[in-house]
Amino acid sequence: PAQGLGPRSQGAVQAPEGSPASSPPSPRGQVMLLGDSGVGKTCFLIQFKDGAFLSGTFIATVGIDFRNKVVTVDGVRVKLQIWDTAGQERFRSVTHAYYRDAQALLLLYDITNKSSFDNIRAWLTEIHEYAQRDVVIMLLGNKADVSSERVIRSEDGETLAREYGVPFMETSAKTGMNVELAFLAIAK
Ligand SMILES: Nc1nc2c(ncn2[C@@H]2O[C@H](COP(=O)(O)OP(=O)(O)OP(=O)(O)O)[C@@H](O)[C@H]2O)c(=O)[nH]1
Repeated sequence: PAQGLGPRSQGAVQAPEGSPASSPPSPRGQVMLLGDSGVGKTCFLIQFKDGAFLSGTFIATVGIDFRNKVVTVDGVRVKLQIWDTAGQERFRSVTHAYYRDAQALLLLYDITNKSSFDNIRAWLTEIHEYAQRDVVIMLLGNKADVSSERVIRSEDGETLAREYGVPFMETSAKTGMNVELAFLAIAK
């Protein structure tokens, strides 16, 4: 299995001897959100962090932004530092610089937008170029709540994910469907 961000990961901080069992230092994990502009990366992060959905005007991320959240995986607290990247092409050189520090990547497309799905191959090529070799990747088909405008079938996502040997799920940053599950899966 791919190496995760959990307690067994490389670089995980072990509790020093004699420290109270109730408050071991948390291992840390850096997670990056990637995918075309507008697929919902910022909304996905806000839903995970605050349990809220930002509807209305779409404000594209400029460069890169991050938020921290502590999750509990198999009883162990893992501090996630989550980097929200700009999907727009003009910020690519900025975001490339952060790839190598990431231990996990959530790669999103929008199930209502075919080009965001078609671009996943190009994203995976970039990932292989700039990220760590053992980086944990998960493919997410976001906006699963908008079934009326769906153009990418769930099976298409599954097939692509299988081709690259990465796990896959459909999500909704609006309803919160599978948002926490995706972060917990990569934090393992
Ligand atoms: N219905 C629905 N709309 C969503 C969902 N996620 C995001 N949106 C909408 O999609 C638009 C783009 O969302 P963002 O989160 O800003 O997209 P982004 O991927 O961060 O875009 P960049 O910052 O340019 O890379 C916004 O209008 C959101 O309200 C979702 O799961 N369902």
